[in-house]
Amino acid sequence: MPNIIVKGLKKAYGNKQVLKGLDFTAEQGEVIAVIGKNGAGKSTFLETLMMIRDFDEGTVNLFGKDVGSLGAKGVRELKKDLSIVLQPTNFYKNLRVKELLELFRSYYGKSADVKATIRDFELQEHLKTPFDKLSGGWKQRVALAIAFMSSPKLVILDEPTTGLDPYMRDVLWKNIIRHNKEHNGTILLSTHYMDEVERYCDKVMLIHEGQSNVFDTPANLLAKTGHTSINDFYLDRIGEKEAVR
Ligand SMILES: Nc1ncnc2c1ncn2[C@@H]1O[C@H](COP(=O)(O)OP(=O)(O)OP(=O)(O)O)[C@@H](O)[C@H]1O
Repeated sequence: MPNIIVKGLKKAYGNKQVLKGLDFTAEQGEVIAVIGKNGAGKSTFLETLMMIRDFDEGTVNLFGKDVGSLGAKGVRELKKDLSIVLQPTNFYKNLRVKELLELFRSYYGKSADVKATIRDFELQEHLKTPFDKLSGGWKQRVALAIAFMSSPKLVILDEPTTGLDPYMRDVLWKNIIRHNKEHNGTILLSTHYMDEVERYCDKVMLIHEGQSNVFDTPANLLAKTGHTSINDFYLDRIGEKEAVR
């Protein structure tokens, strides 16, 4: 049974139809990139899966449960298997990193292991640093560490590496991949970095003009479409449709 099954998902803001019937499936163990232009609807889609955004039509099934027919209690239960990382710039800014980890451990319960998280994400050097004194890359690293600390079945990351230098992006990606291998969860993230999609992801979802196109692997996508890079594929897809408008 896939962890996520989405069928015919539609969402409008006022009279602006953003999602026009998306279909999507995610299996356990997969790392999936969601790509698309600014304003294509990536965050809207991810927020729907996070159960923090209502949708108009279609079905969203998470871990075998139909989100649309769950009550508040059911949603609360389902959220226990899910971790999300939004842009962490205003994240409990006066707390030190160690205090933040302890705080989240108290929410997550006994199974969350602060020591293992510090070790896995190599956080030792900044344990005493207040969150708002960290660099952007370190903020993302701490946010990821917190998201993974509860060993979630599904992790949803909205642009986790935006604005980071290539070294820090690589460090974060290695953490994401290693953790997911160990826990066999599903990771879904939006990104504008096509090199990351090619290098680290198992599957690609392109959202364009309210519709989705899902490719099973970046390598198969390139073989099928004949492009030499995901960047070329992306520019071609986005450009082609714009040219016929
Ligand atoms: N709460 C809202 N009310 C009205 N319009 C919204 C709302 N949230 C998003 N939108 C609009 O819906 C469209 C899709 O937005 P969304 O943030 O999902 O796109 P995105 O693909 O994540 O964009 P980006 O790459 O720029 O982050 C945009 O045109 C945006 O302006």
